[in-house]
Amino acid sequence: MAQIVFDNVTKVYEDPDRGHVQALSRVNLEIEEGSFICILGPSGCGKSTLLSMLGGFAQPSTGRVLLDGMPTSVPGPDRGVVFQAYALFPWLNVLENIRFGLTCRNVADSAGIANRLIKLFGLEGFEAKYPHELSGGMSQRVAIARTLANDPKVLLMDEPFAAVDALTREFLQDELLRVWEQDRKTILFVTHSIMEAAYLADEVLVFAARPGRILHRVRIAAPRPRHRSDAAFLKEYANLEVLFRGGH
Ligand SMILES: Nc1ncnc2c1ncn2[C@@H]1O[C@H](COP(=O)(O)OP(=O)(O)OP(=O)(O)O)[C@@H](O)[C@H]1O
Repeated sequence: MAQIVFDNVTKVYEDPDRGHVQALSRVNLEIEEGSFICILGPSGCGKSTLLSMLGGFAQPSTGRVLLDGMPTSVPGPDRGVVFQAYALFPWLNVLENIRFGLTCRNVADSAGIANRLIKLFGLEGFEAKYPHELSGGMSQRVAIARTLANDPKVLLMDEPFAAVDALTREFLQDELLRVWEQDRKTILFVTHSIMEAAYLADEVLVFAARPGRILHRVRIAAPRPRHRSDAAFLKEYANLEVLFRGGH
C-alpha cells in the first residue's frame, strides 16, 4: 500500500453565510514514500483542505485519508506542517525554536539534533537571534528546521515561500531540495507558482475549483539537479503551464 492514501475523499463545509461548500469532491490519490508532490490550483480549489485532512486538522465528510494504513484523524508528530506565516515563537531564539518540540517530548540529545539542523540550514551564528531580528527567508528556514527536528514521516507545506522576495524564494527552493535529497521525507507542497511546482516536484497535482478536484497528475521527468534555464526543465515547465491554463 502507498504511504499516503486518499480514498474517495469528499469534504463539505457548512458555512454560516454560504451554506453547503463542497471544498473537495471524490479525491482518489496514492502517494509513495519519499516523493516530492506539488499541488497547484486556483484559489479556493481545496488545496489547504487536502493538507488539513492529512494533518489531522479537518475530517473528510466521506472517504478515508490514511498514512501508513492508519486514519489521520488527529494531528501527530509524524506529520510536520509549515505555513506561509513563519509561526515561530517570538519569545524563543533560533536554537530554542528549533529545539522546542524535542524539549517538549523529552527527546534525548535534543541539542545534537538541533545543531545538525542549524548546520544543514546554514544558520550557524544565528542561534541566539530572536525572530524579530531575522529576515523572512531566514525565518522560514528556522520554521522548516523546527519541523524537521521532530523527524516527521511527511512534510506538509502550504505556500511556504509565498511571502519572500523572488531571489530568496529561489534560494529556499534550492535549500529545500538539498535537504530533501538527504532526508527523503515525503513532501506535499502547495503553491500558486507553476514554475515552483515544475522545479521542485516529482509529480504535480493540478486542481480545479468548484468543486475542488484533481484534474491532472503530471510527472516531471526533467532530471535532477534541475537548472531553471535548462532546455529539458523549460520544456516540462511549458507543458505544465499549458495543462494548468487549459484547465481553467
Ligand atoms: N472552515 C471553513 N468553513 C467554511 N468554508 C471553508 C472552510 N475552510 C475552507 N472553506 C472553503 O472551502 C473551499 C476550499 O478552501 P481551501 O482553503 O482548501 O482552498 P485553497 O485552494 O487552499 O485556497 P487558497 O489558494 O485561496 O488558499 C473554499 O471555498 C473555502 O472558502
